[in-house]
Amino acid sequence: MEILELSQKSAFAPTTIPLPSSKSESNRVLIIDALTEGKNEISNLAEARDTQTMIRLLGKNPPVYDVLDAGTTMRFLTAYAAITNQNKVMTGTARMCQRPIGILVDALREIGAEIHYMNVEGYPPLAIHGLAEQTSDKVKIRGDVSSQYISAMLMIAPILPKGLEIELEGKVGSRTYIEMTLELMAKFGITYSWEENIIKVAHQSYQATEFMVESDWSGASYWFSLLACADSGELFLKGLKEDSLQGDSKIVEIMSHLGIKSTFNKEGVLLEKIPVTGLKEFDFTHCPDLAQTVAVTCAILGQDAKFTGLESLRIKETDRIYALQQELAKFNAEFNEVEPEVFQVIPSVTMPHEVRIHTYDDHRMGMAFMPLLTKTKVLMEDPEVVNKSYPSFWKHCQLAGISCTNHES
Ligand SMILES: O=C(O)C1=C[C@@H](OP(=O)(O)O)[C@@H](O)[C@H](O)C1
Ligand SMILES: C=C(OP(=O)(O)O)C(=O)O
Repeated sequence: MEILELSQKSAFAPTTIPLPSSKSESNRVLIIDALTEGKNEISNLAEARDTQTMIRLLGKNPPVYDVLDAGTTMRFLTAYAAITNQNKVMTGTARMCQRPIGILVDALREIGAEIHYMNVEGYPPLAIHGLAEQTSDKVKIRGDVSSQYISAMLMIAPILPKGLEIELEGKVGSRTYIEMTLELMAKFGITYSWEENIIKVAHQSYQATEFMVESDWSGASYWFSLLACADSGELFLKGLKEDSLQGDSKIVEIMSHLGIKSTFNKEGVLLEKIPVTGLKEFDFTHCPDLAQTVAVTCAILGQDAKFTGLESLRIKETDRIYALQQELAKFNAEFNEVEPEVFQVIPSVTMPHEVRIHTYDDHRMGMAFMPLLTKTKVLMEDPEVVNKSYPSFWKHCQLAGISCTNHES
């Protein structure tokens, strides 16, 4: 197995981190582009494997869409293949075939798509046989499993001859991602209404436009964490906007309690250290991808904190709750479920002189535990796991003066 050794470092000279582009924005814009009449001018698409996979599959249009481990690519392309009336097999990694998709398949079947499960009911792989005729213009979708099903349906809604009305049922998680989808659709000329739990999109055409993808706020979060855990330093994160389409820009507010001041200018955001004021409770319902970053930060900083809104973490790239519990324990921190769906970080009191982190095929495990190098030597297993969203992550660590050495073991 490949291991990356990260040597201990806790002071960071001012450095600019170029940051990759957002894979969430990129993957939406690529679907919208494929559905647009006319030619869009899209720039700054993400280097993320999830986005490169989407580009490749849309470009080559093979009979089997193998999305690897990309959730958005799986969900968005499933709806796209149906609306464009294609015969397609949708598949991915073993883990992807354990991530549920039944809610999206039911919604697509409701509007007339023919889709069959090839193995286990409710999970990929799927055989799609297109959508010859729209049989309904209304669907109900529960909102507490994954917002990606809702985003997938929304992006195809304008193309449906009768448009679409979506009734969101129950608690809605990752709401900021649904908002991102609708705001992006609006930038490409689509009008919609969202009142209470009903979103309505009439039949209409996407208008060709120019769009530049913003830098990735989820990827930015690891740099906030690094500086929060460091003794001193300053980092400039390029290409981020204060008024972002991405809900993970919430990291600015979260980190303002964990010792980071953010100052925006037109190029990006400057991070500086300020005293930790501490916050006892964090809710990740609408920013689940930040949970690992903040859990590790609290554990390292000695902040005992409660976390809620983690329900979706068990069905992501890995069971992120289990993975956090296992890896935090390696430096004597804990992540305990103290009440149903309420987790408490018990920070580390003693730090081993080196910690080997297992990454569970989850890019965010690798990136979230990187800031541990402010306290001890870190041995990161399977460092290429970061390629899913941030292939240049370790290169950017080197820019920040972190020494990274590859080993086999
Ligand atoms: O729509 C998106 O781009 C995403 C939505 C979120 O998933 P869920 O809606 O499944 O929480 C998030 O975790 C994922 O990384 C990206
Ligand atoms: C959950 C994630 O991605 P996806 O669901 O698109 O695989 C993620 O990037 O953290």
